[in-house]
Amino acid sequence: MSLVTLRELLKDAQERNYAVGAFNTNNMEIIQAIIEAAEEERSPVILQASQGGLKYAGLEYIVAMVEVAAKNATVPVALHLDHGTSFEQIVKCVRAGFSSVMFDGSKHPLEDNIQKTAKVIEVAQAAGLSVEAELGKIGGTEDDITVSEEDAMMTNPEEAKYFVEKTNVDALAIAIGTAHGPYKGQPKLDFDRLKTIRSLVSTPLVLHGASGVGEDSIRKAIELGITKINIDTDIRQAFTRGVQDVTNNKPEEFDPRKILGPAKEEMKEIVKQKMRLFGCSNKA
Ligand SMILES: O=C(CO)COP(=O)(O)O
Ligand SMILES: O=C[C@H](O)COP(=O)(O)O
Ligand SMILES: [Zn+2]
Ligand SMILES: [Zn+2]
Repeated sequence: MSLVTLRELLKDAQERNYAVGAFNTNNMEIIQAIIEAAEEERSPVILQASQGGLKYAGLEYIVAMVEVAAKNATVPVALHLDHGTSFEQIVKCVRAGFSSVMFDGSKHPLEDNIQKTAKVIEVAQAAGLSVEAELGKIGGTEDDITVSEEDAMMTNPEEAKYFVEKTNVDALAIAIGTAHGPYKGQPKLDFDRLKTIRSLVSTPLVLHGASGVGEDSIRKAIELGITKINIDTDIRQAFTRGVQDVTNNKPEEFDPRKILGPAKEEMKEIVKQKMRLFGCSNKA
């Protein structure tokens, strides 16, 4: 199957009240783990790469591997740029064959964010891609920039309404208390804020920083209108567990296939669990 757009995937998710998992990837084993999990769960899936991920693996490698995965898949697959902040990088992704991009303008004042997002939408939607934007600052680290808890700023519902009216964006990432990276304790999500945003905005809503968020909170967020959920840290930790299991127990092992293979299985299991939790299993 050829790549699909966010708009196509999230429209069905809204209609059937589930969320689609968006999983970050930086290499072949992570791509394979995610795609195999999607096939076994009969789940639509979003594979996403950040600017740092593209820098590490190479844009052409990521596109080529995901295109091969999508071609052989029997479930719908989207390839999405995560937290794009550079217009040039976004244009490169559009040209390279991505089916969706995020423009992360959350660090700009509202009107600047709107204007920059509109510029990305003009280029990306003209090429048939979907665009995700962000309003409100999510804590944690993205692109090596760390946003402290006090600087993280929850999304203002009225601003969200104004933003989507001005931009007609395909998906909106909102800040309701999550943060990128591992949590020290259980994050407390502002569900009242999510409910108010949902009452004002019909655009599909995106939850970043979802690794480590409790299952009940995830279910409630989906119930209240979240339809794309981003997972990176849980995959990184599964990868590391898999590698360390081998290197700690079989220090003599030097065949990368015997070290990365178990890591792939660990990641696949985590992704399958997330798909069941998000309700996207059996929705392909
Ligand atoms: O938001 C994310 C990617 O954009 C991932 O968040 P986590 O670090 O919680 O996995
Ligand atoms: O934004 C957070 C994602 O997990 C991507 O992180 P990264 O920029 O380290 O690749
Ligand atoms: Zn951001
Ligand atoms: Zn994110």
